[in-house]
Amino acid sequence: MDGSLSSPLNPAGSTDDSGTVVLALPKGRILGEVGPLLARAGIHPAPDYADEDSRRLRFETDDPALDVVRVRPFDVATFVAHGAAQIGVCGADVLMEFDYPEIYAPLDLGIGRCRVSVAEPAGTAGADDPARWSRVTVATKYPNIARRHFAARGVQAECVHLNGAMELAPSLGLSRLIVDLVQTGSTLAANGLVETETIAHVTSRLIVNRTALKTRPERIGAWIARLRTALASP
Ligand SMILES: Nc1ncnc2c1ncn2[C@@H]1O[C@H](COP(=O)(O)OP(=O)(O)OP(=O)(O)O)[C@@H](O)[C@H]1O
Ligand SMILES: O=P(O)(O)OC[C@H]1O[C@H](OP(=O)(O)OP(=O)(O)O)[C@H](O)[C@@H]1O
Repeated sequence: MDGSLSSPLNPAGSTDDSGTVVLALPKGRILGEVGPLLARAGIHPAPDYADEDSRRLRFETDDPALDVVRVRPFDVATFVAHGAAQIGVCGADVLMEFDYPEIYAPLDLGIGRCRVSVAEPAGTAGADDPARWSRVTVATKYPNIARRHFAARGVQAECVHLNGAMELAPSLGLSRLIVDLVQTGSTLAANGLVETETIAHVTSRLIVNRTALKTRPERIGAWIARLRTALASP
């Protein structure tokens, strides 16, 4: 990523005028798992932060120096990388895909457990030797992860970028393989696919804007410490 993250749009990853620290949380499945951890860390956002029907996007907490914003999971990393939010909660899958140098991920939160995997139709799995492919078509929300994975063995991945329903792609002729998240495997099974390789195991991480941590070490460091303590407590 270029140096534009810390300047000139948002010098030093600064906050809004009030100096409030902004915590970016992903809407969707992770939000429910984050709630108890926040409570253990003594962070109590306005109750409607967890109500996905609420049209509000920014929520105050019981600490006037901390606000929560609720954004799409991939966008948490973008907000934090640009210093628009100073801390956030983000899946390791998103960090792997974008590899933002401005993001520091000090804590594994142990939630949102799943894996990034390669899958293909049960009927073709094992039909030929992937080591002999020179190229392969892949439908995925993770083109960088997919390309890196196949490039490491000399195979060129031609990626079709989808935002969801990857599992449909092979049967509709869009790709031979998919690279997607798998947890129970039920989505793959329901669509006639089998997992052929695990690329990475995934959990959600606490992420921090590096510049914000450098310029406001006490404030940001204190939030990291509180979340670390909360993780260690039952
Ligand atoms: N099946 C799963 N089991 C456990 N964790 C998952 C699973 N699917 C996704 N995750 C984790 O949760 C994060 C958010 O996934 P989620 O499915 O809520 O977002 P999404 O629906 O892809 O987002 P968007 O609304 O932007 O399309 C992922 O980045 C990943 O870290
Ligand atoms: O192995 P499983 O337990 O079946 O979970 C895997 C599914 O979960 C995720 O989708 P999600 O439910 O978030 O839907 P979306 O990608 O369409 O948002 C992922 O993209 C898979 O489709």
